[in-house]
This record gives sequence, C-alpha cells and structure tokens, in this order.
Amino acid sequence: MVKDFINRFKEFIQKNKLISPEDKIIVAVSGGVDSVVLLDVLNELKSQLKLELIVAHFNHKLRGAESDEDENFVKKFASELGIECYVRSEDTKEYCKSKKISIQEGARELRYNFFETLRLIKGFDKIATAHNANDNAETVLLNLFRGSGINGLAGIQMKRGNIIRPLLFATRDEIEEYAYEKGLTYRVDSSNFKTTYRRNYIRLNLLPLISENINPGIIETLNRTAQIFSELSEFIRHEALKIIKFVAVEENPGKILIDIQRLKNYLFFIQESVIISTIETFFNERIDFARVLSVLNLIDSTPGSSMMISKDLFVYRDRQYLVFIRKPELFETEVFAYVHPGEKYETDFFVFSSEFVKKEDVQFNRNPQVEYIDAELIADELILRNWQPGDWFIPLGMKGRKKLSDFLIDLKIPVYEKRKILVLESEGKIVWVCGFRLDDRFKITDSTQKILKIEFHPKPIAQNQ
Ligand SMILES: Nc1ncnc2c1ncn2[C@@H]1O[C@H](COP(=O)(O)OP(=O)(O)OP(=O)(O)O)[C@@H](O)[C@H]1O
Repeated sequence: MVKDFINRFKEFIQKNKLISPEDKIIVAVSGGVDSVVLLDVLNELKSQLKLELIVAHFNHKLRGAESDEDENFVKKFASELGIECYVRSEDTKEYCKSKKISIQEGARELRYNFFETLRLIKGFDKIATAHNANDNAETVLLNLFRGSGINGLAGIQMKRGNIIRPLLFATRDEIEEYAYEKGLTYRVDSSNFKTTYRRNYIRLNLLPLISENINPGIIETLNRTAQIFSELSEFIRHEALKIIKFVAVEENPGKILIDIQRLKNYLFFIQESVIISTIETFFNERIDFARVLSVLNLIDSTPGSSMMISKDLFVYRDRQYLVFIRKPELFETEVFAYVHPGEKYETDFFVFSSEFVKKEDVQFNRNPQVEYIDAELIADELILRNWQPGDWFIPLGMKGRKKLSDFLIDLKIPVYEKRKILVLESEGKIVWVCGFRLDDRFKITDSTQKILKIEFHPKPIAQNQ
C-alpha cells in the first residue's frame, strides 16, 4: 500500500505539474496526520527528485499546552528526518482582536504570511500544505449549500501562486492507512479551526449518509466534479481577462472603470468571472461569492450606490460605470482649509497655489487649472473645501446663478469624481470651482488693479495605495 500511495503521489504531482525535480519546498506541518504523511512522502522522494525540504510550523497559541506540544512534536519529527524546522509563535487571539477579524481568518493570514516570508528569506520555490480529498469534497458541498459560483464549486485549488496541495488525490482513510503502515505517529486534533460546525456536520452526518444510500464513492465523485469546475473556471478566467480589456474603459493604479452596459451583454457566470478577475488582477485581492453577487446587484441599483469589497477597496455605481477604487483616493480627500491669497496649500492629492502677478504677466490660456481673479474683490482669508449640495455660483460668461450640482451634471462628471471636487470660497461666495470654472463676479476686468493667479493641480495616485 505504501508503495502504491507513493506512486499515486508521484503521478499526481507530475500530471498536475505541482513539483518538479530540484524544487525547494517548504512543507507546512501542523502535526496532524495529513501533514505528517505529506512530509514523510516528500522525504521518501527527496533524493529521487533531488528536492530540498524545510518544515514550517506556526504555533497559534490557541490551545494552551497542547499547542506547545504540537510544536515540539513537529520539531522532533523534522529532526528525526534530518530536515530543518522553522517555527513561529504568536498570540493569534490578540492579533484577531486587534484586527477585528475571526480567529479562523486571522490564523490563516498569520500562517500563510509566515510561510511566504520564510519562502522569500530562504529563496525557496513552493509551499506545500496537506489538504486531502475529503477536505476538498467537504469544501465543495459547503460552498454549494452556502451558495457559490463556479470558483467555489472548483473546491480547493491544487495550486495557487506558490502554494501547492499535493495530497489532494488521497482520501483521509488512505492517508491514515499510510501512516499506520509506516508506523508514523501524529497529533490528533492538531488542526486549527478547520472543524467549524457546518464542516463537521457535512463530514460526520451528511457524507456518511450519502455514501451509504446514494454513492459509496462520493468523495472521489465530488473531487472529479471539482476538477471539472476547476478547469471550467480556468477557461472562463482566461476569457474574462480578454473581456476586461473590452469592458474596462479606464485602468490606472488604484482605479478601474467597467462599462455597465457592455458588462450586461454577458451571461451571469461571465460577469461573475469578470468581477473576480478584476479584483484579483488589478487589486491583488480575493472576493467571496456573496460579495460578487452584491457587486453585480449594484448594476441594477441607482447611481451613487456603493459597497466596500475589503477594508480599503471600494466599488461605486456611477451613471455609466462600475468604479473599483482604492479607498484612500476616495475618502482622504475630505478638505476644509483656510488659505490666504499668495499662499500655497498642498495635500497628498492636490496642490493649490496662489500668487500675486502683474497685469502684463497674465497669460490667458485654455487650461482650466490656472485662473486669474481680481484680488480686491476677495477676502483676506479664503476657504478651500469640498463642494456641497446647495452650493451655487455664476459661471464665467453667464449672467444668472447656477446650482453647482446642475453644473457638474452638465459637465458629465462621473459621480465618484464629483465627490473630489473642491471650491474656493470668499465670504460665503464661490470664487472658483477648482480646476473647472471661475465665478463671473471675480474675473479680472480693465479696471482690475490687483491680480491673483490661482492654480489647482490634482496629483496622480501613487501605486499600491
Ligand atoms: N499551524 C500550522 N502550522 C503549519 N502548517 C499548518 C498549520 N495549520 C495548518 N497547516 C497546513 O495547512 C493544512 C490544512 O490545515 P487546516 O485544514 O487546519 O487548514 P484550514 O483551516 O483548512 O485552512 P487553510 O485551507 O487556509 O489552510 C495542513 O495539513 C498543514 O499542511
């Protein structure tokens, strides 16, 4: 059986290109039977495949002395095999409390960050975890019952970035049998928070029932189904990336605009994949299915509707576009500042400057970011602030007053851009809709004596904000 297991392992890693000869692999060992077997099998193949192996263990300090015993067990096992072992401990509860995330989420974040940091420091190629075919079957059912798109039905990915799951071909029984035949010891219940109530219910109640009454090979069947969905998902993702080129009208660091009408032309599962791929490709984040649904619901809601995708990624429904935007750009532009004629005011997002100039230095041009005003008509202290509903002004060249909101609609300024518009105010009157239009009352005329040149320049958004 042991030989057969190792052969199937080899076949699986070759067929799916998970491991190549001379790979340097970090093996994530919790101490449970799966990861103990994974390390053992990789160690068996070490010289044949010329692998370099190290072990990584994260002590989450979640189960008191037991956690420390897991750590000692893993260290001892690795040293018996002559493999270096790296351990990191951190109070996971504290970490999750401070970040306001669930223990499961926080533990995962800490663990995978540690593995990746170790990989970079050691210059290794891959990180192997020991998820098995039962984990995969349970994940598929969980996702199906909770509601999921194609990605969820694809189950646990065999490979994601540098992470590989080479034990996905084996069922839990087979792994336990291997351990038994090789006389391997392991820690029982060393997993972190894998056994959530729902997963446990599926494992202990549902799957045995299905196995007894419908299909004794349900684990293998679900794994095959997952494989089909995984290939389908890969195919659609490939197509989605092409479609993004067509539906995204503007792409720059920190902001993506997707044309709603164009997106609507596609079937739902393609729309879903476009949203997922946009977020993964341009923002390097992941999104769960429930949130994908909410994003797609925005398409049918009123302009201005919005939602948070993650702590700092925001999506907004504009009149024409779905706008994905990094939060800082949107929110940190709340502005209310006192500025004095002749002074400069600068933030991370824009520069406002003003200087007194002579009549002969006035250069009229079509650049709306530079204007000249009659300095004798303004106060000594001006206010630079976000525009607000109810604001009005007299646009240059016009006689009557105009509501700023109407002015912005006429200019077809997208909803998300509107939020960032600033006005320069003097004694309750708007002098300038910065970067757009001067107020007629403050323009320079033949009788103007003192001229103030005003400029407003937004700054490009820094990458990866
Ligand atoms: N504390 C740990 N230290 C090292 N490796 C771990 C640890 N916990 C889990 N692993 C690795 O991850 C595999 C899966 O573990 P587990 O099922 O507990 O994780 P999970 O809760 O399903 O989360 P995830 O899918 O994010 O890994 C283990 O077999 C092991 O390879």
